[in-house]
Amino acid sequence: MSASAPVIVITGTPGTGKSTHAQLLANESPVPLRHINVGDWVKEKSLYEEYDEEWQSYTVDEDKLLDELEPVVSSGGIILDWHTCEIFPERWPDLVVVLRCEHSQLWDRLEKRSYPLKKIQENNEAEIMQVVLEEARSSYPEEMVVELKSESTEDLEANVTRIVDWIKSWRKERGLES
Ligand SMILES: Nc1ncnc2c1ncn2[C@@H]1O[C@H](COP(=O)(O)OP(=O)(O)O)[C@@H](O)[C@H]1O
Repeated sequence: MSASAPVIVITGTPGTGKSTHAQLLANESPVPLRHINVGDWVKEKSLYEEYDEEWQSYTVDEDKLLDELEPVVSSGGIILDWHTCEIFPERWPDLVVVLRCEHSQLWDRLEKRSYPLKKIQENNEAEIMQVVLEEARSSYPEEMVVELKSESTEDLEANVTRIVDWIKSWRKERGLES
């Protein structure tokens, strides 16, 4: 893709800090980045097949979602914030960040969201089994995927600084920044 700003996927189990990272990154990036909270898009644009009351979650219509995202992503300068990444075509992202959080801390964060107990348990197990990390590793080239700890404000700030540095070198490599 010949855009002047990269496409960055920020993924991880719900509660690991994707939106918090995406917002700070959008504020601190040296080039404008549009933060797309994919879960919110699914709801706002009705890109789902049904709402599952029991799990309190939407069954996403993946074809509709990809059709909606494609023209937006193709111009670059996007942060895709979602709890899964494997449906995004390999050509889309320049960087895939997988956030990780120690499971008891994640449990507390999800409890504060008033998730049903089984949804907390399911997400907690997924984090322990590093499901999202494995998905990312099997969907994208190794050098594109970075795993970052998100357990404190210090982690958040260090992670965002690291991604900002990565954006600067991404631009330098393309002759966009001196
Ligand atoms: N690195 C962090 N350190 C401390 N608290 C965090 C961190 N990342 C996220 N949180 C907190 O965890 C909760 C979930 O974060 P959020 O960004 O909404 O997660 P996600 O988008 O992955 O579901 C929020 O209350 C947020 O303030």
